[in-house]
Amino acid sequence: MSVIDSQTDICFHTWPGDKNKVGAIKPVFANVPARSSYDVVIVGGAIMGAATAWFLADNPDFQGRVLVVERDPSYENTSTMTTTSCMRQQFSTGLNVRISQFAADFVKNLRRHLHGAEYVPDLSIRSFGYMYLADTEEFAETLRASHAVQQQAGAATRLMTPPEIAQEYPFYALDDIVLGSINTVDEGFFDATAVFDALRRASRDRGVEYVSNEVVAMSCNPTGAKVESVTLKSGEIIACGQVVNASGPRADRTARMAGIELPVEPRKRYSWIFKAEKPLEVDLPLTIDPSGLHVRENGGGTYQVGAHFGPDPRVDYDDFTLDHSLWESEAWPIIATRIPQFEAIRLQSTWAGHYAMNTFDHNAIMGPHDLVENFIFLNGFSGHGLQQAPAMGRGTAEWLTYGEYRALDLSAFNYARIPAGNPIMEKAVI
Ligand SMILES: NCCCC(=O)O
Repeated sequence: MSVIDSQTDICFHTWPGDKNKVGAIKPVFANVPARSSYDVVIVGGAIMGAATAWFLADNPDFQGRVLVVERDPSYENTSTMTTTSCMRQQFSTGLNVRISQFAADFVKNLRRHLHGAEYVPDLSIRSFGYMYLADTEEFAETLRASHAVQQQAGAATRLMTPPEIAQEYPFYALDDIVLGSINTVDEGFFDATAVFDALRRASRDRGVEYVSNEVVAMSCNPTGAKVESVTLKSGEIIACGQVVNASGPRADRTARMAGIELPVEPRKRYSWIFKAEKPLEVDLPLTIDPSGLHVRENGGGTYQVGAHFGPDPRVDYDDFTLDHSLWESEAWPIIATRIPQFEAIRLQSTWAGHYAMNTFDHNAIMGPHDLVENFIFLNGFSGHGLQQAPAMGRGTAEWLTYGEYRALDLSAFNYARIPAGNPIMEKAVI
């Protein structure tokens, strides 16, 4: 849910942890599927599951029935609803740049992509950019290498010296900075909740069935090469042609039901929103401080921060506990040092969410398992999944329909690279 501030035209998100929240997505799903058999069962109805469901429903070559099973239709703790809701093209792999370029097109032309549905809002991207700040020559070299990759893929990334940064963004303290990198074309905030709402509604309008339930077990054929059915928490056994693992930070649990080990685990990330006594004169890019903390424009004199500090262990699937000391002891000092104008602020809200961290190479894991051929991965997005959902949903729907990727070759993200020990490392994970 979101509210537009008429002065800034920036959306204020009513995130689950936001004390200012004005509403919540209402659970509107049935609990029990209408049928006992589906061509595709999607485990997880957040942004990845919804995008896949839409692209399947939209494809005239796909004639099957689709069931989406979502364990919590309030989506309160999903990665989809607890993120910073931004997109960027500053990745270290060209494929990830192209994936985000499709996201930008999808968001800006959402109504056209959803064939003119009247309920789809006109959306834009608040392209304040991401500002990566390097405080070492080593990290500057990484930014230069990524810049070359991004340029090759058509991104408008600019490398900036500290004097150039100071000229355009005079509020930063830059004494320790050796290089910056920013792209202000199709990089910044977008209203992901509006996209998510539209995808769910559009897919349901085309016959996709969503249920509020949980897949708790899977049954395979005698050789273990095919998932034959999923068992729901309410006891129903649902036969499936293909099953898609779109279960976010719970992905390894879902994979284990089919006898598959998956290197994806929940990692806790904190978010804060603060109001500045003296807001900046210009939009604050999503600034990635060398400490790893990021802070961005949020509209109306407020700013959103994301970070974790110290060790980064796997956490329990349901662990969203807050450490309220972190704001004063860790986050705010970093922010006020980098942007002295933020020495006078008021904290407005705090929440915790999970990354579905791919511990193998911080990249997506997609497509079929090499042995369990009808088990399709859509996992491991490591904190950049929201912006990847349009391309990944489209690609997964293509795979389910044709057994191949068509619009964009995503086969580099196949599961087989994991047992083969061939990582495609994404260095730009924030
Ligand atoms: N996870 C931080 C914001 C989104 C991104 O990675 O671009």
